[in-house]
Amino acid sequence: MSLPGLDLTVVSEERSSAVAPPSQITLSPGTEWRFEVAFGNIVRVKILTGTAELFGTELAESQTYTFTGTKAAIYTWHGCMLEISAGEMAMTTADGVAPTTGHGAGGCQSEYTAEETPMVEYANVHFALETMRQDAQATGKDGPRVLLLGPENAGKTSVAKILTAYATKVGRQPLVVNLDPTEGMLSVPGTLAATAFRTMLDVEEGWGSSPMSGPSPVPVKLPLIYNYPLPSPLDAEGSVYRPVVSRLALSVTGRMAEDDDAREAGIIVDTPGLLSSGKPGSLELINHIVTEFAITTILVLGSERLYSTAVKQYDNKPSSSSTAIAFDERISVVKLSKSGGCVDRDAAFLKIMRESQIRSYFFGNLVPSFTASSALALSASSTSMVTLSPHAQQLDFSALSVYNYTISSIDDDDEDEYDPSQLTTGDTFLPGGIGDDESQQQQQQQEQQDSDRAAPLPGIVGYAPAHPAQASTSASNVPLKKVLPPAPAALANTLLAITHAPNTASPAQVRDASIMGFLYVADVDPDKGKIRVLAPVGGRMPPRAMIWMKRWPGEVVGLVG
Ligand SMILES: Nc1ncnc2c1ncn2[C@@H]1O[C@H](COP(=O)(O)OP(=O)(O)OP(=O)(O)O)[C@@H](O)[C@H]1O
Repeated sequence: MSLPGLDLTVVSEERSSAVAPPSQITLSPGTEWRFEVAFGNIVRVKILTGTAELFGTELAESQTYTFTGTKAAIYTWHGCMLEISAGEMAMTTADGVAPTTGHGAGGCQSEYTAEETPMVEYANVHFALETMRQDAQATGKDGPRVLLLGPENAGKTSVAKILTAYATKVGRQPLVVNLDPTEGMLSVPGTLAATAFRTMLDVEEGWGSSPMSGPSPVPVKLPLIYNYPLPSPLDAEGSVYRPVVSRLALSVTGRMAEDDDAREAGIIVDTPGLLSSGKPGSLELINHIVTEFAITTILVLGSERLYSTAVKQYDNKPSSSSTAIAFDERISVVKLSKSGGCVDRDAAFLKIMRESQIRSYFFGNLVPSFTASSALALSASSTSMVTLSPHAQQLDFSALSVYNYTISSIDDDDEDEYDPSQLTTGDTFLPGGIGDDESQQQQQQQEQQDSDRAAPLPGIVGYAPAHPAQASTSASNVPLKKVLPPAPAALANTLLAITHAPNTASPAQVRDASIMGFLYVADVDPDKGKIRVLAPVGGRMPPRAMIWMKRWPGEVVGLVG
């Protein structure tokens, strides 16, 4: 039976009563407890004695942490005792499937204690980076710029979290860059982001939360976000990915130039596993990232072949930083062990994870499809659960300026939407992608607005004109075209990224603009020319250009009933 409007199925007596009793786990020094919790299932963890950390972030004593849809490890340097208990279980997960309780402690799908971990190796990397930061402090040069490479599920993001957590613990403020569009960092998937981490990471949420997710007990982070609505960096031979990476790198290096704390702490860049797959074009993209972020340290996880290639290509070569010669700054390539705890995440798990990231952007991080009573029980016992109330509104599609990335091989069906006036010929010839006086005025206005703006997504640097050198080469063929009315039916159940660029901006300006926030299109009414959208905040829609995230993360069904 399902409850009308709530899309819930009624839980059976057996399932509701099948709650595992709390168990205690004692960890000796240098060991970790690895656990997996299914989506919809909830496991609570509390530290009773000793100290422990999750991917580098220390667990607070007597705080109960709640995990759902998690695969992680709790490591202890000095030994500890944990209490694991089962939480209320959701009736259905985001994809409408009833979650299954595992047979492990607290209902974990899988859990065990591991004695062999690479944590000492990772800690040594942190200390080496710390020495480089002290050097940067003393000499005035830039701190380490670290690039993490390795195949999918090699533990790159986990190592990035560990290094970030250790850096913030000793008072550093590293800039963390996520170049993986399949998983958002403090954002939804389909974005590349950079954030200055000044405060601790969130044990339950991974990277933590940004202000767009509402109030949080752990200080929020302020990400700078760019849109990349394609699943793979290699799509269109990297021609869409490269300029977005350059734009992000420009903002990050700009922030380092302005902020001594960020300059000394340096950058940690996490990459998608696909870049390390050896597929055609992937090494060129790695090279692009190494150059744009002036990388000094390459950490390779879980691939001997990639390590060997990286050593040949980069080890002991000067970095691309402008101060590389003055400071004799050279790149070092380091091989790191992959943790035995790294688990392969199948396509179904990753899909639910993406949907849950999107859901929490609009609705907060309550586990979806809960009964009112279980939701209340959950929020009462866990301080980090936040429920948000997104605003629904109808928009006149013809008044919006919506752009879509088109890639010829897979976009032939979009050809009739093509509007040649959107690709001004002037983009080709003048620096900054500015083709005429009007565009120049728009750009100046935009810069003025950006400097005046109390940044809704404050971050490293907000919207800025494209770097002249890169824009002159890349703006000519920006594969962004305006979606003209009538509103296509395929808009339903997809996301729109609202850029900081004005709605009269050129495609190059739209591509180079950072993101203000996201809309979810619930319905399309082609007869009336209206779309019904869900927005995280109410009020008038800003007159900004939007990018349709049609291809990635694509259709997200069932966000609204
Ligand atoms: N020591 C560990 N114990 C248990 N789980 C772990 C451990 N290290 C990593 N994991 C889990 O393994 C999975 C893969 O790790 P991670 O996301 O860090 O890999 P990745 O290389 O960044 O993957 P991708 O390139 O696909 O994004 C994640 O769910 C992560 O939480």
